[in-house]
Amino acid sequence: MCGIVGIVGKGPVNQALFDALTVLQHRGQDAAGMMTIDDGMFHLRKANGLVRDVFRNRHMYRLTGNSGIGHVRYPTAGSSSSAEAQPFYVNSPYGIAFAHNGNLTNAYELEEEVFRIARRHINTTSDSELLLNIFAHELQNCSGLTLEPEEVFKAVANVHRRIRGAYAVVAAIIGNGMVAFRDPYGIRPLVLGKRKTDGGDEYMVASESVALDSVGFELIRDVAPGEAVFVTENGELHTQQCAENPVHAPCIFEFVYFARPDSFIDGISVYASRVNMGRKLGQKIAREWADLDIDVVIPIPETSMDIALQIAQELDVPYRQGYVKNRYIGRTFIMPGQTMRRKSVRRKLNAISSEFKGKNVLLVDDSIVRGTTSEQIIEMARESGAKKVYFASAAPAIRFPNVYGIDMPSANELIAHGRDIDEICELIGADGLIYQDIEDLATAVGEEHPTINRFETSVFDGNYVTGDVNQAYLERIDMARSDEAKSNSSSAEMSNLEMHNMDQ
Ligand SMILES: O=P(O)(O)OC[C@H]1O[C@H](OP(=O)(O)OP(=O)(O)O)[C@H](O)[C@@H]1O
Ligand SMILES: NC(=O)CC[C@H](N)C(=O)O
Ligand SMILES: [Mg+2]
Repeated sequence: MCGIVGIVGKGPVNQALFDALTVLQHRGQDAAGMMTIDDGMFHLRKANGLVRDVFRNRHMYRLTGNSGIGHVRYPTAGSSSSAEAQPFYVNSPYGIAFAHNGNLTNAYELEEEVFRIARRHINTTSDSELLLNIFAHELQNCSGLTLEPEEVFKAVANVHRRIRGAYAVVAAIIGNGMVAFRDPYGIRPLVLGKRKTDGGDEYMVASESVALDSVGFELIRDVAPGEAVFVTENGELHTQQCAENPVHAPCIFEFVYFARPDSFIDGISVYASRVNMGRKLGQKIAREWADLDIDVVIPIPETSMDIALQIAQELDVPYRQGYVKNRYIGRTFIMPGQTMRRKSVRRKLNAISSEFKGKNVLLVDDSIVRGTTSEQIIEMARESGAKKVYFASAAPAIRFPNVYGIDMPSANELIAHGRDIDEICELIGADGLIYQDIEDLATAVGEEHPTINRFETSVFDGNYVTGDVNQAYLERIDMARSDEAKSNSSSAEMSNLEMHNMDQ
């Protein structure tokens, strides 16, 4: 998952982009970047690292201009080299800066096509650089120096025809303005906001509404699946549906784990959906584990806290904070490599033993992916003197790889792949394990919105909403992106040439 943001303002945008990227940090911790436009020139700063480390004062001074875009990266295609940090840039046509959240599912075919048809060179292994070049190639057909809204929308419509997968995109085009669009299934989120100033209206797009809140923009609405937004340099807003058959099926894992609870995605409060998940799962626990004597419900910070509180209420047992989170350690699931993920769990979470001693505890997490967290956290509960340790997951068992921008490329790395619940329970060392049912998860999220009745749920049921994902493709990404493959290719990444970047 990555975070994207773009602003067409009436005054300098560097601070607002920085602030927005900071609140989107939970979507990507590997790299950050910003590109602003001032007087017909782009200014770029991007590097591996957290937002606060990538942008120093000296960079901020040079990121001048009233419009710009930004990105935080969690690599899910290509490599984690700084050369693949975003935004990307192409000089023709016009000069385009580009940031992308999601993953293309036909990148392998596009690589060849981009060179053969468009005569364009891609200097990285990033699917986002490919997508930028396809967008640029489509814009190449526009006739004038100034883009007309219809021309922009036609280019986006052609991009939709050529690419498949998940994409929420923002692009800044020199001399023209900002373009943002979302794939025809709306898999990845994108919101549109506005701020009134004395000089006129300013527009902003971002992955999550929390980014708008943080810089004083008002949420107008979500960008619809397949829709494109074009804000001209002067701040005129144009929007149009550019997909032939848009189907709204947002990624349900955004609600389970990725998004911040204070965000609204597709009109749904992430917080409310998590409370609903807690209610549904609490009811299931009450039904199926009626004979268990649970003394206390303990969340695994941070994402599961709202869910666990609701489960405690449903079960009418105390909710206690049994683990303290070190606020200086980031999210462990989106860290690269299993060694780093494993080490970070104990650095990140520590037990308050009095909450466990002599008790039957119910630990609650939002999801179990590789089982890294649950296994260690259960061990800690036992070391702290728990009598029995039960475990509840607010998401169903994750048994299939993700191809849309969550780094779960390899089925074999998923603890639930090919295993039944008893086997998983034994592996993580729990006395009992219960998962949310998929229908209940869909209801928990869907009941917050009257018209969305479909979600992208492939990690649970293997149904890939874009319809183009087959076993051969899954094997290919497994070979390319499993933890093992990534560790073998890390030396090759070192030689990746970094281009178009501001000095340190
Ligand atoms: O089974 P695993 O492979 O361990 O993955 C699942 C865990 O990872 C996430 O936590 P994370 O530490 O990333 O972030 P959080 O603080 O937002 O909960 C998620 O909330 C689960 O706790
Ligand atoms: N998680 C994402 O959205 C990543 C975007 C893009 N596929 C990359 O790897 O850079
Ligand atoms: Mg967690």
